[in-house]
This record gives sequence, structure tokens and C-alpha cells, in this order.
Amino acid sequence: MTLQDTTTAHLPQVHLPRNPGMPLDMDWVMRAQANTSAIERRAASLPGRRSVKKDYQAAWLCKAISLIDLTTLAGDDTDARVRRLCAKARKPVSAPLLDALGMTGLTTGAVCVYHDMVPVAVDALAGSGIPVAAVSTGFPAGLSPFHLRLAEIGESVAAGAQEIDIVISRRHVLTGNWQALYDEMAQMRAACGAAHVKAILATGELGTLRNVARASLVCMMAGADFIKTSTGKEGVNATLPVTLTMIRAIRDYHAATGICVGYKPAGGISKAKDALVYLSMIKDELGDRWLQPDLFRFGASSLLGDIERQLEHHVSGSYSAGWRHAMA
Ligand SMILES: O=C[C@H](O)COP(=O)(O)O
Repeated sequence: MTLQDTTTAHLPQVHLPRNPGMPLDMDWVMRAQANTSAIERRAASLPGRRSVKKDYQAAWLCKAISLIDLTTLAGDDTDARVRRLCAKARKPVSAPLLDALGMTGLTTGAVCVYHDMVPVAVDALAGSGIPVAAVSTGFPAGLSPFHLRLAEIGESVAAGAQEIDIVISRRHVLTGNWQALYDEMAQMRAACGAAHVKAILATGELGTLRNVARASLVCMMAGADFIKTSTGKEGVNATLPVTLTMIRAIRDYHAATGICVGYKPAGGISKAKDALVYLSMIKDELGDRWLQPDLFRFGASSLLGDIERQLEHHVSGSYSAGWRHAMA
């Protein structure tokens, strides 16, 4: 595999048709189980193994950059911070490092901000082709009046957000009210119009992996283009067992409908080596098609910094034969 194969060759120039969804299939939802102990065993085996061949790690780290929704979601966000973030999305690593890697043109997958920051981000990213994602619907708890959550989606889209990260009502999952979850998701999907919609499940608040599996299915049936683990604000955010549960739900949905739904782990992913484990898991479970920005994103505020440090380390001293080959 060359660096070119790993990065630019797979950038999506064509957006997939949106997930059209399907009627709520309660039998399928109730059949969805998650074998917790098997999933935890499989997840526990992942970090210990050599997930990506060392020779190609730099190439995979560049790939990871192209898959980041570079995020700031803080109460003290300012226009200046968002502009700095957008500049970083355009040039994710220093110019000398980009040159050394031969990766001119590398950008992050998107920038993710609160609704109020959308106009600033849209302006700062003009002409870059990098989409702005807005967290809407009363993020992070999603407990504002429903009509206001729908209105917020409309305002974010009108302000130029091309992707909307909605939050679901956790109580619908905790009470097993799948019809209410489906209806909520379908209305949010409709409010997004042409924008892509990512459904944040807030998995750390859903109680069980079985609930995660069922909520994943219901959101996909209701038209979510992506399912996303967390807001980054829950006590427990993205984990490997949750990831296995959600990507297997994506695999089942694809097998039954032919529709590809994307996956976004988010919250607490800050280390380059963890990003490689996620990419390895996606490759194993879903295949290369899901290693593209239209079907996979990391939601992360600090991952890029660690990846940049690791790439600097590679370029400064550890050119192996394989890496030179990858650069050829
Ligand atoms: O959606 C993205 C998350 O809020 C980012 O979480 P993080 O700040 O822990 O990386």
C-alpha cells in the first residue's frame, strides 16, 4: 500500500445518496441483541495487537487526519478560536511537515462547532471544500422544546452548515419507546433538508449495549446518514465495545438494505495510537469503503495535536525502508 493509496485515492469526490430510511421494523429492532461478553473480549484484544504495520503508520495517520471532524464545543468559544480552528483544518500540520510527507492539500474532514459559530466557520472555510458541521437540537442534553430543536436545525442549515449532528432523547431508549425515537429522528432528518445528518446516541447514557444496538438500528431506519457515539460531554464517551456494537448494526443494516450509513466515534479520542486501533477495527468489520470521509469521521478536539507530534517524530528520525516505499 502506498501513501497515495492510503490517503488521497479514497477521498470522496461523490457524495453517496442520502440514507432514505425505511419504515420502523419493530421485529428487527427487538431481535437486535449485543453479546456483551463476546464484544468486550473482542474489544479487549484490539489495543494489544499490532493494528497497523509500523512501516505504514505515517500514511495511516495522514488518513486519520482526513477523517477528523475538528471540533470546538466549549462555552467560551470565540470567533477568534473558531477561525484558528478553521485555519488548522485547512493546514492540519506545518508546511515543512506537509512537504516532507508529500501531502500538500491534506485537510481535515470537517469542522464541528455550535450553531452560533457556524457563520464564522463558513466564512473561514470559504473555498476550501471543507464542510461545517453544527451540533444542533439543544446539544448536548437535547432537552429543549422539540419545536425549538427542529428550528435550530433549520437555522444551522440556513447559516451554511452542510452537516448537522443531532442528539437523540435518551429517555426514549431507556423506556424502550422505539416509536418515539423513530418519529423524533425522522422529523429531525426532514428538518435537515439537503444537509447530512449524524445522530448522536450519547451511548454512555443508554445503559446497555443492547440499547445501543437497538437505538442504532432505529436511527438508521429513520434516515440517519451517520450514527455517532457521544457528545463528548457524557461521563463515558466513545469506547471500543460501543464501536463494535454500532458498526455491526451498520453492517446488518447494509446487508439488509444495501444502504451505507457512516460511523463517527467521538469524545475522548486524543491519541494517535487509539485512532489507528479504530481504523483497524473499521477495516476489519466494515471494509475499506468505510475508511472514507463520507462514511467515517472522528469527532475530536485534541487528536490532531498528537497525530502531528507522531508525524514529526516519523519525519525527523524514523524513515524505515517501508516508509520510503510508501512515499515513493
Ligand atoms: O463531537 C465531538 C466531541 O465533542 C469531541 O470530544 P473531545 O473534545 O473529547 O475530543
